[in-house]
Amino acid sequence: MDSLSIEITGLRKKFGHHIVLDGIDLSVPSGSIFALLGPNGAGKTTIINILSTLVSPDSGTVRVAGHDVVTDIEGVKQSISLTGQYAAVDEILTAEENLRMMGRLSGLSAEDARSRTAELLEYFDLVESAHKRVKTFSGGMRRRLDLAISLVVSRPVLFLDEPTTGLDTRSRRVLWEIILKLAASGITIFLTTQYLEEADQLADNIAVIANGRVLAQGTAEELKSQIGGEVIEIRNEKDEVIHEYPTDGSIREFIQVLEHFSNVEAGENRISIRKPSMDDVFIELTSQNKEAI
Ligand SMILES: Nc1ncnc2c1ncn2[C@@H]1O[C@H](COP(=O)(O)OP(=O)(O)OP(=O)(O)O)[C@@H](O)[C@H]1O
Repeated sequence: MDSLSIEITGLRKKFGHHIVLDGIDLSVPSGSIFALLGPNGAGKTTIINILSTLVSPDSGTVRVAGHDVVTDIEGVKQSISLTGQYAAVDEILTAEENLRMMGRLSGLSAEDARSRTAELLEYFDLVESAHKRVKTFSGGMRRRLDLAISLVVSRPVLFLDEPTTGLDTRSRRVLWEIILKLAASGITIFLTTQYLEEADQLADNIAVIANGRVLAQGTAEELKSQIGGEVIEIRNEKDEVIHEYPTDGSIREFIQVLEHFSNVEAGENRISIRKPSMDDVFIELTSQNKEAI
């Protein structure tokens, strides 16, 4: 069996009377990418904060790289890198200056900070922008720099809280490539995301949480097959989806759907069958737990 970099058992946390986590069990094999999904306020950031020792759990066991987050805070801190929702870079400095400063603050010698900076600028495709002030950077460049800064000192577990929120499609894909490359180098990645496609594309394992509990956990394929079936999709002439019907894929159900449309209503609309997407999984799971949203 794979070794586990993250093991969460029976995790509970409340703020005042508000129960945010109500018995969470999750495990993440070393060197894999894990995506945590859930509606706004489901407790994703709270889980990352507990895993990174910023918030303490009320009960349960939480271990990161074998270190307990309550009894071995230093061991956990030595094992993790954290990139938050908001870029933690100094805008007045250049990319290179930011990286070197973080290297020095992390205890590297001047020489080591310089060589690590050069490596990271190369890795994150920031060489050409190395001497530009960060305030002139695009959102995608800033996010790459933020990630680079969190990796100045190489650690086995990386937390990414909504790493691509607000980025355009191209910048998001560049970041996905980097995340996949980091995982291939052996780093365990635990990320939260609002983009279901992101989880689908990147993650080896996905968990959906709501209402303080894990609603489902598995590979993207496992989650999709759990909700079963396929979807009949009707699109208009602008290629917008106007109707969706869950189906078992049989001709009988196909005909039933077609019978809904008269010749006039059918117009230029087109019909197709597709496999369920992560959106379908998310909607299905969270609508069964509506009180969570
Ligand atoms: N320090 C705190 N004190 C009180 N309530 C808190 C605190 N931190 C989080 N909460 C509450 O806990 C709940 C979960 O918050 P959390 O930020 O973990 O959710 P999330 O899933 O990351 O949400 P989002 O997707 O919106 O970022 C929210 O209702 C939030 O208001």
